[in-house]
Amino acid sequence: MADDMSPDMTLDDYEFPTSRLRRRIQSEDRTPLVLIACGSFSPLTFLHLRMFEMAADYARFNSSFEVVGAYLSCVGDAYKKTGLVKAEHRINMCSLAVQQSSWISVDPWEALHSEYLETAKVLDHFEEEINGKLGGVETPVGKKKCRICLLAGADLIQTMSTPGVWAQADIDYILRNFGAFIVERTGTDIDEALSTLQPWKDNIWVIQQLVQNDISSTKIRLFLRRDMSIRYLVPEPVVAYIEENGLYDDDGAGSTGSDGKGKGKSTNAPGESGGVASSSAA
Ligand SMILES: Nc1ncnc2c1ncn2[C@@H]1O[C@H](COP(=O)(O)OP(=O)(O)OP(=O)(O)O)[C@@H](O)[C@H]1O
Ligand SMILES: NC(=O)c1ccc[n+]([C@@H]2O[C@H](COP(=O)(O)O)[C@@H](O)[C@H]2O)c1
Repeated sequence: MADDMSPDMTLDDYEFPTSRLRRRIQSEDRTPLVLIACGSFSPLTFLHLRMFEMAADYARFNSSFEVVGAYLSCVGDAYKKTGLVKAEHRINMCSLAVQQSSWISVDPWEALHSEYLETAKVLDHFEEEINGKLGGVETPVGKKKCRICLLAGADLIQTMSTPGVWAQADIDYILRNFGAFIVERTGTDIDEALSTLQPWKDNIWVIQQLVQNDISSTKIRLFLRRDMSIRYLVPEPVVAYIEENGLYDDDGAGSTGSDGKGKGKSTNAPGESGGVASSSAA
């Protein structure tokens, strides 16, 4: 079951999603790890999901961590970025996308805030929920605190070297107390991105993309504006959701401050190429 967000949900109704968080590990030696991917997810793509799988493999083969859970945390509506549709839609798309996953959850807490929340505060929230309130996870030698880590693409980490984007205190706080799993990204020089982050290098793990995937939400939005197919680039239920809700139309339907409805113009299946004749059109 996905951890859906109803349109009327407020912080008062909020409960931390735990159904996919593993509460026990078998190994005494490994440190339980929870991965947190923060971002816009407008819309979520297959690469966003692949990041978790890549990180889990990396952790298993190259570290003493054992992944016990993972969360997508969407930025709220106050994050005024181009192409951002309402948080409610982004959370619903993420929830649909993880329906088939046994270990990736969607946490609406960040997006339920009307004000922008810095990533350090979001990670603090996970620390509090998982280690504070739940007390970590069971192991053969008693309860252990989980390591909470940011999971991000190299472009996000590069913004940490861009003046004015992150407060230096936040960078220090995040990389000292939590750490980051970084997925390489085409177009970002990873060495350059990490050059100013050397003081925290022991808390940064770089994951190579063995199958390079240069997909981005920007490209998906561009394809949609051009009425091109996005099928097999984003999960099928997300394709259908975008179509049904008329998201990413030229007129910005579904974006923050608009309430777009389905455009319903295509005779093809949702998200499918308009260049394919429909069987009923003969
Ligand atoms: N192709 C990719 N390779 C590596 N990391 C990626 C890729 N696509 C997204 N990410 C990472 O996923 C996280 C969430 O990203 P975000 O929602 O901004 O997606 P995006 O595709 O970069 O969006 P946009 O195109 O709107 O900027 C970020 O840490 C980002 O670096
Ligand atoms: N100061 C901060 O905490 C800070 C700065 C820039 C980006 N971020 C986060 O990084 C992510 C970036 O997402 P986008 O790549 O979609 O812009 C978001 O989750 C955003 O909140 C945080």
